[in-house]
Amino acid sequence: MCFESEKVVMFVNAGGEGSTEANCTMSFMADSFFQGGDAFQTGEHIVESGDHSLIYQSARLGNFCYRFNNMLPGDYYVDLHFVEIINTYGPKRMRVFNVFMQDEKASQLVELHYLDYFVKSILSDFDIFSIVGANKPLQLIDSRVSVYDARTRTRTRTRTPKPTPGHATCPPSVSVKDDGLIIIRFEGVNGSPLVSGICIRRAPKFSALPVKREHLVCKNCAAEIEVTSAQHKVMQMKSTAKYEKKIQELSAQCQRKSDECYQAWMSLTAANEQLEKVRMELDNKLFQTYSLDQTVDKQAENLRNISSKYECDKKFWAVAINNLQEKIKVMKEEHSQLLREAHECADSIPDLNKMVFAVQSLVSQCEDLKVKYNEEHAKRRKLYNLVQEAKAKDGELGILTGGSTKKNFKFDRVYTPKDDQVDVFADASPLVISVLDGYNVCIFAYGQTGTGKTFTMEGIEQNRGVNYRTLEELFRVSKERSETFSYDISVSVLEVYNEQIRDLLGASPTSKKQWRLAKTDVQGDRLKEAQNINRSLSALGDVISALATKSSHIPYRNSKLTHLLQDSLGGDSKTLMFVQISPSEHDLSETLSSLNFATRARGVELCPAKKQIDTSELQKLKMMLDKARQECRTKDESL
Ligand SMILES: Nc1ncnc2c1ncn2[C@@H]1O[C@H](COP(=O)(O)OP(=O)(O)OP(=O)(O)O)[C@@H](O)[C@H]1O
Repeated sequence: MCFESEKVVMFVNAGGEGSTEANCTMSFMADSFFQGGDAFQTGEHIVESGDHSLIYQSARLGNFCYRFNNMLPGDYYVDLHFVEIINTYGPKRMRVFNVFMQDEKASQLVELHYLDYFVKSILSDFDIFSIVGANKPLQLIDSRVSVYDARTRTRTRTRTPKPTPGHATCPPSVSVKDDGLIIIRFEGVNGSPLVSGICIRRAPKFSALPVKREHLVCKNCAAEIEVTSAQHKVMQMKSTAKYEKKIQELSAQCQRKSDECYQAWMSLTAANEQLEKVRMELDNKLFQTYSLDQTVDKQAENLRNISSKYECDKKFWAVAINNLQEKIKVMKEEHSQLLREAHECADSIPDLNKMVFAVQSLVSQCEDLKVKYNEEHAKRRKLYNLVQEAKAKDGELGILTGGSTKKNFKFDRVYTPKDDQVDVFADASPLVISVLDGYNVCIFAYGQTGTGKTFTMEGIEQNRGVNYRTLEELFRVSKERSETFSYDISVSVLEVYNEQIRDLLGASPTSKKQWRLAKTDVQGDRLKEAQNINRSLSALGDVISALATKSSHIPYRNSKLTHLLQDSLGGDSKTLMFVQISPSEHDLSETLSSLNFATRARGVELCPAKKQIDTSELQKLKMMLDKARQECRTKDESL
């Protein structure tokens, strides 16, 4: 026999596009001739993809078939190219399928009793992953197919296909019909079949060598034996019958083996399934055991913790019980001691009653003494006032008014240059005690400018005047009386300027400054200032005159000064006036004026001073002070 050289008729890139290999040795057709299935493509790297790496990036998937028509009569090789590009992690038997070639034609030929000559399936139970794994090509080459020419009706021959790499059972496939068709059908057993490439090559033709029918060659001796054509025909029939019988036997044997294999496979599958179930159960049990172990460990740990805590608590409570027992013992002793003392107390109750009676009588005595003390105290204050009045009858002052004319003035006390601040305050201090006894007291200085009013009242830092000494005396006496009396002492410093009252302690530093500027910067205001001073002094003089003449109306409201001093001038108050005069001859008229004023003032007979138990006077003063503060605030705001 001889063969024609093989030639590629077409190479279909299943599921992919048409292309040509880089070295131009092979051109691939775009996927065509198929019926059914879907195209699938991948970007995965295909290992060991050999010469035709392009075709393994795609596949046709599903139950499908390829029908190549218009093929020229003759023999063809069909190569199938597979690769598992979908179930890349397996497992095995996820994709199992059969491939049939020309089976359609074969089924048609069944009626013609030619079935013996055709084997439909070229691949059965084909599992790519089981053979080569994922992303690795599997080629089935040289499936020989013949296309029958209707005119010659020559029966084709087949060749067993060989798969590379790995193995695949590939019985020969052949089809005889005059339609020029090659049919390749893919059918799934488990999952969907897939194919990546189909290559159809022209197979060399079998050429029948001329055999002389009348001459046969002996197998043993190679001698040529001449037979008649009838004999030859009989021999051929015998031989055919013999082979047919043998084929039948082998077919039956093959069928039995296939059945046995199938049974074995099925039982193996069942056993595997059973094994898998058992394995899963075992895994579950192991997991449960592991969980139980962990739970037991945790509980053991908890138990240990609880035990140790219990031991600690036990010790703690033992100590606590001991302590309590000790305490109970001590308390019992104390209890018995208290019982003894209670008995003693009960025994001493009569004595105690006597003592209570004695204390009560002492308390009533004390109350009597208190009443007597208050009476005595009131008497003492009266006597004190009388002593003060009796003291004030000493001073006499003579003023030369011109030539030998002399005018005499009488005052309670006349101070000479020898008398210092201590001497002056010695006469004022009894009034301080009167303040603490509850009287309204007014001490003021009067006199010509520059004669020493400020010196007398304020003094200098090294030699304090009446104001400071009065405060010292107030605090000293209130401290002395602290066991019997409690005093609240508050101080207000007010300025009466241009008929306006100003609270010097309450005003802010800024407004004080503005106030001073307002007073000094404006020249025209000097006159107004002098007029107001005169008005205040005049009003003070009028008040004193009215008091001296016991007038029914005392004009306190004529000036802010007299208004402010209303509660301290006259009525039930005690008033002390210092008059300062100048020793200079030039100031004579001013001196005489001051002394006359003082004489008038001295003539004022005030009512016997009354103790100011009623606080209404104080309330009035407070109200005036508040009013003055309000005026100051308004002034500040307007400035
Ligand atoms: N008894 C005194 N001993 C020593 N210095 C005195 C005495 N009296 C007044 N002076 C001094 O005389 C000066 C004037 O006295 P002072 O300022 O007290 O007078 P004034 O009557 O308050 O004056 P004005 O009415 O103008 O305010 C001051 O320097 C003061 O220290």
